[in-house]
Amino acid sequence: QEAAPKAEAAAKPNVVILATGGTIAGAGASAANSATYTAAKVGIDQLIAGVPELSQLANVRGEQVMQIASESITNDNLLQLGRRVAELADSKDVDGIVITHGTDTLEETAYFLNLVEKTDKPIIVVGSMRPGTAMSADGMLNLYNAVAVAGSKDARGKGVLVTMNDEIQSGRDVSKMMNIKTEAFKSPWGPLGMVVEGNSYWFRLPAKRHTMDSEFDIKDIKSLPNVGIAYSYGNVDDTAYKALAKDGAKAIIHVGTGNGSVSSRVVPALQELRKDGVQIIRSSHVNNGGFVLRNAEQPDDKNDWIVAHDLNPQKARILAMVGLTKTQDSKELQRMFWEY
Ligand SMILES: NC(=O)CC[C@H](N)C(=O)O
Repeated sequence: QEAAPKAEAAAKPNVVILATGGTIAGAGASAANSATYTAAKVGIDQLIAGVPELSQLANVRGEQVMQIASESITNDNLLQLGRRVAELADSKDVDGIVITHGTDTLEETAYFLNLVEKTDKPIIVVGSMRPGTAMSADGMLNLYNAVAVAGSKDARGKGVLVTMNDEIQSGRDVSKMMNIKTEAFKSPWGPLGMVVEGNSYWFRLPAKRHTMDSEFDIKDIKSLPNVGIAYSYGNVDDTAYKALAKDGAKAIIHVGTGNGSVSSRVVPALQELRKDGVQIIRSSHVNNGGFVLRNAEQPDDKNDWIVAHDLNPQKARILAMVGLTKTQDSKELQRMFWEY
């Protein structure tokens, strides 16, 4: 249950940190700049040197995979990162992998890796809400916790994890729910555990398929298809949906109101697009986690639409892209939305 860093000191685990940028690698003009700064500035060697205590937890080495703010991450970036994670996971001298990442799309990358990495070795995605140059910066402790969990035996087989604000979250469930607090990352279903002074305390396990139990494998994925997201609101019309389809979207994530409901002004266009072969996936924009049910609000069986269930729109996009690399069948895709 507890990973004891001191007891493991005799045979320290080998942890690789893959750096991608974000605020955890950010720098501001003064210590008072907690929110105004430039992301993706500091290299991985400097980040590791800034937390000498990491060496008490593990034999740590770093690799700079990219240096970007995560709002600019592309599908190619995701594939590049995923392939490097798989190579390292296959390596006998690697016990755990940490990925430092901007927080804006951290939840998407964590979910993607959770779906496609065929390993039970711990994979931890971590970021920070304040740059290292700011007062009360949170990156050092978040990184320390990430390395502690990555090197611990009891994190194995639990899927991709996220360590922010002392919590251990499932990469599948976690989402950035608030963008100015260090308490930014939450899951609608709660954290899996806590990490305190390098020790992990677990309370629950993910119920959805992931990593070793997943039917997806990064090694089989050559490219990811075009999947777009269209946001709904009162007085919405079908312009965005049609434009996404015209641009070649294979699936459109409908960011619906409430239970993924669809405005009467939009329904006919979505029925038409489905007839043209575009997959229509209903998700919800409610803030603390949507829960979209099949054939509630809309007749999904009749329309041949899919529901994202509890996945938020950005996570639904990730699963749709990965699922579409395997099947074009809406029933198969719906099965995936229940199982992952
Ligand atoms: N807190 C952050 O990491 C946000 C910085 C930046 N927008 C990014 O996601 O990379």
